[in-house]
Amino acid sequence: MWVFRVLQKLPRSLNQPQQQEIEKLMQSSRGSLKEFPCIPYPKGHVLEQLDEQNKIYDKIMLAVLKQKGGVFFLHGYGGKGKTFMWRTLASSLRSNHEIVLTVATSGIASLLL
Ligand SMILES: Nc1ncnc2c1ncn2[C@@H]1O[C@H](COP(=O)(O)OP(=O)(O)OP(=O)(O)O)[C@@H](O)[C@H]1O
Repeated sequence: MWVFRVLQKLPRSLNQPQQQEIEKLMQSSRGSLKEFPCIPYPKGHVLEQLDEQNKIYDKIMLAVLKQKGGVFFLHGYGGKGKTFMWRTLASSLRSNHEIVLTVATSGIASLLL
């Protein structure tokens, strides 16, 4: 695989921002540096994603619980956690006895929610 050959040639002394950037590129094509033990995995990458998800969660929950309403559009590369976010929000609200109706533009997409 050409990606593996390229990664093996990279210096082991990549700095954090370089590792983060490579991880983002890898994730955009459903890969991850985790598959390549020869390259250090960027520290804090998962925490950064969790922090971002926490902010989204708080923002949407606040709008719902304060009955402010709103339209929210989550976008990001594949595997970034968009579906996870919607499912988490729906579960959280349902556990508080709220009614959540999920709709999607296709039957296949609706199965994911
Ligand atoms: N905070 C999290 N904690 C644990 N697992 C998570 C978290 N966020 C995402 N994941 C996991 O990461 C994987 C990818 O997430 P998800 O399917 O939500 O991405 P997506 O952005 O909807 O991808 P796609 O655009 O390809 O549909 C899933 O297995 C999901 O369970």
